[in-house]
Amino acid sequence: MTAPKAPEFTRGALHVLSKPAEVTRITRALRAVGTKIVLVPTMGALHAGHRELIRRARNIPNTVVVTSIFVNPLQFGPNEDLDRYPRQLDTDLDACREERVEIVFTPEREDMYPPGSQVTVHSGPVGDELDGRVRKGHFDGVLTVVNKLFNIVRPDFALFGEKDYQQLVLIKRMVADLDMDTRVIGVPTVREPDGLALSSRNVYLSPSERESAVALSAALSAGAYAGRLGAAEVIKAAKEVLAAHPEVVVDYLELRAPDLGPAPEQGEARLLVAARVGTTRLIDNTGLRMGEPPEPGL
Ligand SMILES: Nc1ncnc2c1ncn2[C@@H]1O[C@H](COP(=O)(O)OP(=O)(O)OP(=O)(O)O)[C@@H](O)[C@H]1O
Ligand SMILES: CC(C)(CO)[C@@H](O)C(=O)[O-]
Ligand code: BAL
Repeated sequence: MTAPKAPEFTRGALHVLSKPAEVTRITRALRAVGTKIVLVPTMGALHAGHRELIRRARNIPNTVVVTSIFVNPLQFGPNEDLDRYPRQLDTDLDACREERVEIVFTPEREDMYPPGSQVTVHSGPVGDELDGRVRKGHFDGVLTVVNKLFNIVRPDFALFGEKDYQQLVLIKRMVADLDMDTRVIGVPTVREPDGLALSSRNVYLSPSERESAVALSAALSAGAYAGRLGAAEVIKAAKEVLAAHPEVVVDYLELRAPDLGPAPEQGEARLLVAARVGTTRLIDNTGLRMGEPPEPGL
């Protein structure tokens, strides 16, 4: 039997690959000639937030950008939106071409989880808090697929959005705890002009829900502004904004340290919110400084 022919790789062209072994072989060959590999994992339905990740990936010198598009079933609970999650591969490939991505990895479910696969990553205590309290097992699913993607692609760098802040913290934790050889880079959240964080799930919102959804980012801004007054004032200010939108059903509003430990009284902190607007669940967060005295002269 003759071995399957190796797919050609042409610098500057878009290669759409679905088989993990093909991706591993090409990225290994590129690394062997000194090229760095940058991975941008996504679930598709690409928007300006994803494009920002890709642009930052491309700006790292001497790299080939790999974007993965895979709606990972392992991170969806039984009552979540796995079946109706937006899928638009052709449009996504156009976006990747425009952003000069060179490899798009689009595996099928069976490529990632062939029959018999059963070992997963456990995300630890932080994975059971915040979003993990509502989405049981979600972060085990995220870390398992990210671990697999890292093993397939062996990226030197991987970029993730701060919009999914708990996910970013847990991926950094996994890389440190499991001695993985990839540098994880967080990218600030890209927003609509009114503050709403871009998210693939925003397409689910009706026009009136879209108006209500701005309450999340508005609450975070109000909370961040109150940082120097202390934790209680941060939460109070954010809650006041949310209370004006009873149609926005809050899952959690929490002030934490940047590593998601207990909130500090001074210095950097993170304010995180999750809420349902109609049937759509949205998340958002912001960095803030706690307990800073007012600037001199103010
Ligand atoms: N507004 C945004 N700004 C920056 N990065 C983002 C933004 N939205 C998503 N990302 C990042 O893009 C990557 C892929 O995310 P994903 O494909 O799940 O998109 P999403 O818009 O977050 O979708 P969902 O609506 O399902 O949460 C993640 O690292 C995520 O944090
Ligand atoms: C990181 C990720 C691609 C893993 O499926 C997903 O959780 C996402 O899109 O944020
Ligand atoms: N953007 C995080 C992926 C998820 O919500 O499942």
